[in-house]
Amino acid sequence: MELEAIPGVGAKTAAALRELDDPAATVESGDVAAIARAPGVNEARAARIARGAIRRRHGDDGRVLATDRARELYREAIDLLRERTVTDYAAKRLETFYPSASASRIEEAQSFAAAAAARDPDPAVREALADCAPLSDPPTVRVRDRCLATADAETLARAESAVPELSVETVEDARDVSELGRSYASVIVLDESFAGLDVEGDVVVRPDALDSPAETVPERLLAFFAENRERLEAAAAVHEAAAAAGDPVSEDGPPVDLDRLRDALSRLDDDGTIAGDAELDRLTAAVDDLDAGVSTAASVADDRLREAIRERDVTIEGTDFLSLVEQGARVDSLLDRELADEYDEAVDAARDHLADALRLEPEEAELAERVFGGDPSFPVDHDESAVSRLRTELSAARDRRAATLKADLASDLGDLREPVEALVRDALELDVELAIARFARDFDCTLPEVVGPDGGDAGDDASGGFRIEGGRSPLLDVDFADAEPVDYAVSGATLLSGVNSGGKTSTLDLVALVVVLAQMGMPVPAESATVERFEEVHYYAKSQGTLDAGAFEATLRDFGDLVDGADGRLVLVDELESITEPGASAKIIAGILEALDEQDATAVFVSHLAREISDAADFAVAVDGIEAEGLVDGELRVNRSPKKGHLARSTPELIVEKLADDRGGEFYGDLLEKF
Ligand SMILES: Nc1ncnc2c1ncn2[C@@H]1O[C@H](COP(=O)(O)OP(=O)(O)OP(=O)(O)O)[C@@H](O)[C@H]1O
Repeated sequence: MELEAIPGVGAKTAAALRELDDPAATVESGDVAAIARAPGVNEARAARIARGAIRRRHGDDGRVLATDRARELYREAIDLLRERTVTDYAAKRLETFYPSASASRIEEAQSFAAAAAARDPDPAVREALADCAPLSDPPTVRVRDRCLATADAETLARAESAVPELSVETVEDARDVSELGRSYASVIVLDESFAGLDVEGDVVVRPDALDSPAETVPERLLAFFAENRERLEAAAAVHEAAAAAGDPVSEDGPPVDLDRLRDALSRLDDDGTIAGDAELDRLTAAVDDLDAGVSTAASVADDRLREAIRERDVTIEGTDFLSLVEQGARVDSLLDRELADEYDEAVDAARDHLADALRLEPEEAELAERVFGGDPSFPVDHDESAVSRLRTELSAARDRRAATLKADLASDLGDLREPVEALVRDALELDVELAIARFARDFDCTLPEVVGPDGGDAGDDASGGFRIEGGRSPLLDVDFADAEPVDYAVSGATLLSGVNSGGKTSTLDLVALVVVLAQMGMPVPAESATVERFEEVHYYAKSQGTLDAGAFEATLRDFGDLVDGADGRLVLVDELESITEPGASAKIIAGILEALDEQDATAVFVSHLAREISDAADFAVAVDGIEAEGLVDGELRVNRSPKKGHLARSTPELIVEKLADDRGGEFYGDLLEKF
């Protein structure tokens, strides 16, 4: 796939995406976290790219959200969903759901949402999700005791990019390789031509070394798992919590044996080194404590000897005494002769102490013995070159042990590398699903029917539009529990009249929200809903007061473009009359409605001028009304569901009627008749 063919992906982004392992598949997968691993691509951008790929797959180049208010409604819908996520990942991933005009896209999203809505949002799973995050790639580890060697320039370039952890050295012949063998603990020669090479040290010829980086640099895998330990443990906990709640992440169980994963992780330290191996710990401690061990062992011997000397009467022969006095000889020279046994015992004690302190194995202890036992002296001397040999042996044993363990662990982890990607992705996707499930539960949602422009039973005359039953808007300024259900269906161009504060604006919001959610493939807050698959949703909020001439002209031009546009539009307009004086407004709105009616658009115009607009229109404008059932204690009691074919009485009319009833008299009666 041409990455540049994805809407919103330019040459620079495409280049960044090409750094991914399998760019096309990753972008197509919609896995926002995986896309965000491309350099310089953050999760918000990744969500846009994933959305672009979805659009491309469905040949969906339309823009359903055609006005600012429509876009605002989408943001509010997304926010309601996002508020119900636990992880950042899920919040970003939800952004890949957008209102689409493509039947296949809506179907695809609906089948995801249907499965999601059936999930059980268990609190324990939410808790486990708190530590969940996408896997991350650790910075490249530099391994300094191993190198690659080649005589070929091309192989060198390939090696440098495939295995940036190791130095790649150029060699011409066996002598060069042998020299490398002296500078590095191990050397991997990449050229077949060196096969059969016989040089000293840990030198191997492995022409396939670049194909199996896990073997060549086990450190890479170890660093990856060490870096992601907490994320992996969290993902494992999510899978377990979901299974315990009776709603497993996947029917087939986790993609990884979780015990095996935990066992492997327990063998790994946070810095990517091996943990929990007693022998490696012993060797590491022995190397680290060697100098301290030698010096305490020497003190042990000194103490012994001091004690022995203190308890002995030493007879010094005259010649000895003379050489001590005249030739400046040291008293040590007497040790050998006078205190030989005591000295030997002291040396034995030092050797035992050293072997014990460093927990040396018998063959190592043999080397350690040579540290003490040279010419008798007091304080007891040690042999620095023997210490150094012991250090070399112990370090080599430690490194060998670590290398074997690393290779073993890397081979175990190698099998888990792919499946853990799925383990984490599935846990994070569960968060997306649970957010949809919670949204559906919190707002008593149902999956709507989204029908083709002409094939619908939405609306009254079965020619498209929308039908909402028991719709309750989560966007109201009252608690959702207090939202009164609204039934409303429209096809064609309709005026919506109603008392002040009857809920006209709220009805437009509900319609827009239901349509936007439906075309996102999401459940909608209603008992049932059928909506036409609209190409565009134009929602105009109420303007704040009369517009000046320039702004008025601009608004008219907007509507000029609107009535000139494509089929399959939903147009929601709130009190357009406020843009200019009432008389002119009624004529303008009538004209717009006429044009929209001719195009079979679905339109709801909220207006207080319904009668004037009907009078000004050249066709029979449908008028619906939100009726006040009356005034109770000075408060309007409203039936929130618009009544079809009904011009609702206005608030002033209701008040006049009330006064006429309460007070009687000619004045109020005459006033009432004028309505
Ligand atoms: N379905 C509903 N359930 C509960 N309360 C509602 C509902 N619809 C509207 N309301 C309440 O009525 C108030 C007024 O609603 P809204 O602004 O939609 O009325 P309106 O008819 O557009 O008013 P105006 O004529 O002033 O423009 C809302 O703020 C909300 O508190």
